[in-house]
Amino acid sequence: MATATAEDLAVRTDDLGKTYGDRPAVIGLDLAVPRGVTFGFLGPNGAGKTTTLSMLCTLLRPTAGRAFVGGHDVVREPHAVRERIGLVFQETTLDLDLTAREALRFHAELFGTPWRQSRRTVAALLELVGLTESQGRPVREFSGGMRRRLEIARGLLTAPQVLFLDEPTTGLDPQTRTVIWEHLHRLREERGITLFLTTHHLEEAENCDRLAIIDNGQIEVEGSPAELKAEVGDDTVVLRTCDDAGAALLVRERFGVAASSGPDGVRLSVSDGAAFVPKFCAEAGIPVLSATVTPPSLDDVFLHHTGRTIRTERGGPLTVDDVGRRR
Ligand SMILES: Nc1ncnc2c1ncn2[C@@H]1O[C@H](COP(=O)(O)OP(=O)(O)OP(=O)(O)O)[C@@H](O)[C@H]1O
Repeated sequence: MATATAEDLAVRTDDLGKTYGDRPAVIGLDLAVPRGVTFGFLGPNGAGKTTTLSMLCTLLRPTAGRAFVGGHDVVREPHAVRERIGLVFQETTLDLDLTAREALRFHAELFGTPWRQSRRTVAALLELVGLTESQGRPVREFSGGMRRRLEIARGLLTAPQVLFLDEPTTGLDPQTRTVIWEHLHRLREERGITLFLTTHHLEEAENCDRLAIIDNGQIEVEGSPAELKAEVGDDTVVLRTCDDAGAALLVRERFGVAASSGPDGVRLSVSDGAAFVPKFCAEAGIPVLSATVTPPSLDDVFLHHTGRTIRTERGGPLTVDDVGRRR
């Protein structure tokens, strides 16, 4: 059970659960998300991220526990919750025939915003997401990144306290992801709102102040990206030498560190890989052809807590390019 009161927090859940038929999708979720942070819900496909987000946005009724957004109960006070949130869906829901400005004006009207005010709001939001220049063009002509920025602007029309984003940069190329994140960071700084996003991209997760790793409907661990990586601990060192089997033996006997020799070389884990490598080179007497030191990544954190590596939609493990290896 979270200790802060629901009113102090942007999002709080107490033992929240959702079962589809007899199949549990989210189990015993306890979350306490402070106001004004970027909170990431990181997990593989089918982990329960969208189900959680849908419950928090009042689109899906929980089958167990309670959830509060901005201090309001999502089941008992759905209108109060809806007044305080914005939502950016995973799939695009834009009318492609409208211009960017028309799309926002149309939605502002749906929300009942007076015409004069809506003109000002829409202009400010287009500016915020860098679409002022393109506001008169039909959405059909927009790139994936521009469409996503427009959807983010649309999610902000009601001046929400919490903006929920379901996989905000999935399907976008790495450069476009970076641009979207520049806008999200700016949005956070300028408006101080809480961003609550789901993702299975490690690169995206690195942008969050706090992360909860979810797998099979349950939270495995929660903390800042730096805390989570520090907890996992050691650097991985891979050495290629002229005699890998002999080098592995030396690492074990002289340095007291477990090491295995495989097709990619000698692999070992130490707390400070950058200090270990020169020491090994000086003492080994075996020529070292190459050495790679890799600090723990969020994928290592995921592996550590779930025993599996997080996977992309393509079904394979994330590559270094996917991960971006940002630390
Ligand atoms: N309407 C539904 N009816 C039955 N089962 C569902 C329904 N929606 C989701 N599920 C199941 O619940 C589990 C969690 O799904 P959910 O969509 O929340 O995962 P996710 O983490 O958002 O995955 P993704 O990254 O693919 O969107 C999955 O096993 C999924 O098959």
